[in-house]
Amino acid sequence: MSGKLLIPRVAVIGLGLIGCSWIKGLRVRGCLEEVRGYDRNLDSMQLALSEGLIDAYSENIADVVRDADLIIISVPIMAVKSVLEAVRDHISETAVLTDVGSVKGAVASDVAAILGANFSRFVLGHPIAGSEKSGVMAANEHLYVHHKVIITPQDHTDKNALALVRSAWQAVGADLEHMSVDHHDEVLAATSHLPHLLAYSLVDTLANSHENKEIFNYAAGGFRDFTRIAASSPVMWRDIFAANKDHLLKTLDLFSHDLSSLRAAVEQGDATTLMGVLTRAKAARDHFSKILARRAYVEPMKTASISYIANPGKALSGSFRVPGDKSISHRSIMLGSLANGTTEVTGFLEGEDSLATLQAFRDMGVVIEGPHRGRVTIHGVGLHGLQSPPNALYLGNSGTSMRLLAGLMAGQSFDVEMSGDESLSKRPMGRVADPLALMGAIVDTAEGGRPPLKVKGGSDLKGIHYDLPMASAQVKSCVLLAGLYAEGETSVTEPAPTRDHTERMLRGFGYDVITEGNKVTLRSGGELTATEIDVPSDISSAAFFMVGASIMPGSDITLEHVGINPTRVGVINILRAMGGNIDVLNEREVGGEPVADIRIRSAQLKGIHIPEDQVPLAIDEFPAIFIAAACADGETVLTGAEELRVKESDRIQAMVDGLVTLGVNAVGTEDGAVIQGFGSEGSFGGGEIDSQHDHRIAMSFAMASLRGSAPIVVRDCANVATSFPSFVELSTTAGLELVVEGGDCE
Ligand SMILES: O=C(O)C1=C[C@@H](OP(=O)(O)O)[C@@H](O)[C@H](O)C1
Ligand SMILES: C=C(OP(=O)(O)O)C(=O)O
Repeated sequence: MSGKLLIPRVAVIGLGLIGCSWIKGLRVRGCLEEVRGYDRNLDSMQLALSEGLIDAYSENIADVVRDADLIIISVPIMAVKSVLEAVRDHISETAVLTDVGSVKGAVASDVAAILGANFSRFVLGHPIAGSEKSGVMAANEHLYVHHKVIITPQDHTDKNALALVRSAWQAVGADLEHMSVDHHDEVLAATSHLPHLLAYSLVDTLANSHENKEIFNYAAGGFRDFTRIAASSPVMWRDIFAANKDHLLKTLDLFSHDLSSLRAAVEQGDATTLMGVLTRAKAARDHFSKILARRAYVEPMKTASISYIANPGKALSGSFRVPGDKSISHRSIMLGSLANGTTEVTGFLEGEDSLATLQAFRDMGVVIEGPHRGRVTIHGVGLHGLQSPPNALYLGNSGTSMRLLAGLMAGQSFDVEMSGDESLSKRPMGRVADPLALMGAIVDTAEGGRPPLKVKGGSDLKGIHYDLPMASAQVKSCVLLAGLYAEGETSVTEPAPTRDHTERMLRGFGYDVITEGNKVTLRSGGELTATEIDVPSDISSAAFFMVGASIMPGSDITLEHVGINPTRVGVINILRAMGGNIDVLNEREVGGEPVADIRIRSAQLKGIHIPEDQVPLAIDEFPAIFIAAACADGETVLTGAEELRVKESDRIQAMVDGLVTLGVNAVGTEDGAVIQGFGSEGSFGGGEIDSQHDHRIAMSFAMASLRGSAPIVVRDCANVATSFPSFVELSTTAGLELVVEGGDCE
């Protein structure tokens, strides 16, 4: 909107909550010159006048709409037609009309019938801000602030008319969205019309039962919460149900079908089906609550601007535990789901990536309780017990989920499609589709081997031997997991050791896996037996603090219960080679994975040529290691790390660009980078970093602020929630000066 909105003359037909709140909002903000009102009810018109909502009214609707620039029709759906008939011959040539009804198809038909099929100045709208309150006195000028208003423009809708209505909604703080008429009605049938129908129906059933007194006397939160909307206007809802009959019946039939299944489960004491419904529903409702609180990692986060403002910090101190290992958390859900029996997981990472895996298995019929404080209970269905999911599996930002699942899905009897967010949709999947094709699977990718992936069910897989063309634990795991379903033996050799959590965990579930040098082999035909899994803290999350404590003089921290699987300890080896002061204490083994407490004290680091054999062992830690290199004396050279270019972002480019912004001399090479450290006397300059929506880039530059000379602003940090949801809380407790701007990044 350019300039302040001022509409000379507005007519409002129907003086209820919705119309009056819009008018009041526009009035309070000085957007209206003159408002005339009409209502069937004289009292309402008089009240609106005395409240100053309208300047004049008339019992003759023609007088109200004559010469109006904008006519707001805010009457029950079934009354729209008679209003249009009454105003048709009295509106000006330029008047714009709009409505606020909950069903758009019915209003669109009325407009076409009365004003003509090509009438272009009627803009169909629907504010999603209803309330069981009603009438002039309930008018609230803030009702639409941050509330969605759906506009359903048609092909013939006039652009200027649309712009005026949009401006009038934006002026009262609404968030506008466009939809087609039919799509709107389908969505609203499910999200609004069906819940209202059910609320009315439940109250009616209970009120008619002979024990109704008891019910109302003892109705606790459940009855009250579920039925609040049954106090809404019966006329309005009668009209809505009639106007959206077809869509409502469709969604009601679906609901009735599921309700009958639930009834049968209760009758038959089928606890598994009941738990399936209840845990899935709880997960969906929890996710919805997070969306409401703007805390969920959902697609709109692509544009949500959550930034870290990181000021120079203090020496790090304390003894604490970072969240659970992401790689192990993914695998605990996968193998727990495919096991016979119930697997108990503790220390599970409640980050968006591992939750995406968890949701995928729920979608395939596995009953999973939790997570609650890292505890998850998985009711395994056996290797052949998964069910076809109702929709494509959505895997968010998580490469591990998609690549490991590709292997498992190849062995199922049903087709599966897997999709992800913008970042995942750019990552290479040919690396898993190729070996799976060799095993006899049919895996389609989008152009260039990118997601979405479509895996055909019912293929007879054959065991193969596969020479991994790159050091990738995800590809290795994909082939091994497909091998569980393939005839005979499946083996892989890797060019360099990569994380072996899949092999270790399969053994933990009682499955035979043979590792000989760089070759891993398994045979199909075995079974997984449920077990207990204690997920260690993620060394990849710990790495940010290892670097932070190393570069910030005076730091001394201990990170507890960190996984130190030999295939993951590259970051310790590299920092030690640079002169880092790191002690690995209290080494022990937990459920087949080695863990330790790690003490890090600050030390002046020196630049090194990072040994290439350490690259796969520290593959996710390079963004943090780049920060360490910038603080070191002399030059650090990284080679053999081209895989960094196909992670959540091109991590070589993203880190080099960020370092250069902060005044560091760094250049990217095809397979690595060369970084000139500024040494003990130097520091990072201030500046604005584009994290490329990559969690590890965001957290690395947050750590850099410890040695900053001015604030570092890191943009687009929402994705930190994929691997380290408590990062801000833990790092500020340890000594970082970090403020989150534009949302809650936790
Ligand atoms: O198997 C795993 O859990 C992972 C393997 C690595 O990916 P690549 O296999 O692509 O190297 C790593 O970067 C990723 O964060 C997790
Ligand atoms: C590369 C990563 O994860 P993924 O491949 O699972 O997206 C990571 O967490 O750094």
